[in-house]
Amino acid sequence: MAGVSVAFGGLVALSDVSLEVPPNRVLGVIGPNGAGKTTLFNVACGFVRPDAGELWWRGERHDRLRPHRLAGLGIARTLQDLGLFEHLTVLENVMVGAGRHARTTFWSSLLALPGHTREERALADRAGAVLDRLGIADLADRTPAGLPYPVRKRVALARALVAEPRLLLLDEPASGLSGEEMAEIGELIRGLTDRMSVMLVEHHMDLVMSVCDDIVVLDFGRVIARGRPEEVREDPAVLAAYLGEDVPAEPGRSTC
Ligand SMILES: Nc1ncnc2c1ncn2[C@@H]1O[C@H](COP(=O)(O)OP(=O)(O)OP(=O)(O)O)[C@@H](O)[C@H]1O
Repeated sequence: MAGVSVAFGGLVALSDVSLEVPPNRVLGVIGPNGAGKTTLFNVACGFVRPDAGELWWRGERHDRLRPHRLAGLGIARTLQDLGLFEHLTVLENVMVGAGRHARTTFWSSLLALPGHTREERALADRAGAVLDRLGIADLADRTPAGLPYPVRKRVALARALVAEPRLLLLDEPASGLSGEEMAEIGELIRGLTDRMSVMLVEHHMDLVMSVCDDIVVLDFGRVIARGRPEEVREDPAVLAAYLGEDVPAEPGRSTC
């Protein structure tokens, strides 16, 4: 994105923000409370339309990103509100994420329409493989209701990954996780970079510093620093922005 600005009424949430997620890299977006992180994530997902600036994806300009078109563009996301279907199994939840064509297959199978079986099986295999990669294959036949929050987060991640995106957008992947779970999710994210780019918006410095190749720091809607984790960590503007902030390095559990 280039020169993106967003205002809510008189309040400027993003001002002239430019950033790029290079192929096969992890970009972290951090900043104190109210810095504009969620707004930026929502712009990238098409939930918020910028008042100014340009959105580019794979050499093409997109004046209007729409959430339901993301999958078709090769972009997947997870949200803090995980949005799982409680009455479908974990496997079915993941299958739902497989993009427009596959979704047709999935729904046609639910409606028992003819001609779906082979595609359906292939999709179930793909979904199963992603669950396996995320270490939750044994839960494929469970419904998400009653599963612990960190596991539910993995199901949501699996649903994003089954579409085999080129860009994965993660909203606060560490929220609600213990230190150990956070380290595991960090490793999982790093392991994705052979196939895709990742942009994550995150509060927890530990995860951002250990997982990201590049970091963009927002404060009051502006980019105040960018660079490698070790550069950003020492940046005086970043230290000043976080002064007085409760930087959650050792998170406790919280709700979604
Ligand atoms: N829909 C909205 N309507 C009005 N103001 C909004 C809206 N969304 C965000 N804001 C304001 O825009 C600014 C940036 O908010 P945003 O949620 O993007 O920041 P953030 O960095 O994600 O904050 P946090 O870390 O607290 O979630 C804040 O001042 C916020 O109050």
